[in-house]
Amino acid sequence: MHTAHVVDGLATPRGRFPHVKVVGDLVFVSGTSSRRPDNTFEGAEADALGTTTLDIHAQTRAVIGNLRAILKSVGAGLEDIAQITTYLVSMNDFGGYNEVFAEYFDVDGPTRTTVAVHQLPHPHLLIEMQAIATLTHHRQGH
Ligand SMILES: O=C(O)C/C=C/C(=O)C(=O)O
Repeated sequence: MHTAHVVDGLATPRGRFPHVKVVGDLVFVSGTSSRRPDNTFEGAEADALGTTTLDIHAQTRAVIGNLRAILKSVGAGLEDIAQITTYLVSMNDFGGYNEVFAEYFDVDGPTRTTVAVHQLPHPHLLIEMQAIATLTHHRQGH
C-alpha cells in the first residue's frame, strides 16, 4: 500500500507535502509542530508589544498530540512509533522537552535522536518532531 494525505482538522502543511505517507507497513510523519488549525501555536503567546512567552512543556505536549492525531488517521497510535527525530531551537529546552517526552514514551518505546537547529519555520516554535511508525502489529491482528 502506498498512500499519502493531509489530515482534516489539523493545521494545513505550509507546502506541497502530506502530513503522513504510508509505504507498505511503514508510516512516515512529516515534521510536526504545535501549530493549531488556525495557525496559532500551543505554548506561544505574544502581547501587543510583541513580548513573547514560549513554553517548551506546552509545545512538546501539543506536538505529541498532533503526532497522535496524524497517526490515528492511518489507524496507528503513538505505541506504533519506531523512531522519532526531534529538532529543538535551543538545548536549554532539552530538560523540559525530555520531561514531557517521558510522560508518553519509555525505554521500550521508539528510538530517538534530538538535535538543535538554527531555526524552525516560525519564530515562535521551540520544537518540531518527525516520526516513523509501523502498521505491522495492526496488520497481523495483534
Ligand atoms: O508545520 C509546521 O508548523 C512546522 C513544520 C514544518 C516543516 O517541517 C516544513 O514545512 O517542512
